[in-house]
Amino acid sequence: MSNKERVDGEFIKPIIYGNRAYRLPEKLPNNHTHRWTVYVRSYNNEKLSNYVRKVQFKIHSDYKNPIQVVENEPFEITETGWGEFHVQIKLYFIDPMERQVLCTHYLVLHQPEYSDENGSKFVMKECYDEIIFVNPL
Ligand SMILES: O=C(Nc1ccc(C(=O)N2CC(c3nccs3)C2)s1)[C@@H]1CCCN1
Repeated sequence: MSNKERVDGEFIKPIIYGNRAYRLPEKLPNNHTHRWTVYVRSYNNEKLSNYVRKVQFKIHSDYKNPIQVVENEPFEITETGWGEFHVQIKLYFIDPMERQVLCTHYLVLHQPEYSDENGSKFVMKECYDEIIFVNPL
């Protein structure tokens, strides 16, 4: 149990969660056409791991490891696939009194499309949200 004193007040932690996807140069033998990364990160420069203990990603049950837990930054998972589906992202906090936060993200592979600094095309979809801590540690 933490011996830290709690701080009175409300503290807002802005986060971003979403995915990036890249079309594979060639379809894989298992018909996978894209490589994608699903992630959750801080909206500002604060380290998410200052208050997040681990993140659980739940992807489609067809995957060999449909539930993946990440305990260190970056809080992300990367897989290959051929389609779009809902991903469940559950944040667990260092403060044992804090309940988990559940985010749901619809994985995108086809749009909206962007170009990176090398001119490579990728697809990205992100969502902004805020975690509000009341009288945190
Ligand atoms: O696409 C969709 N659902 C999908 C579920 C799983 C997908 C996928 O990409 N993969 C499963 C994984 C494996 N392949 C081989 C062994 S496990 C690669 S796609 C729906 C259908 C209509 C709209 N979206």
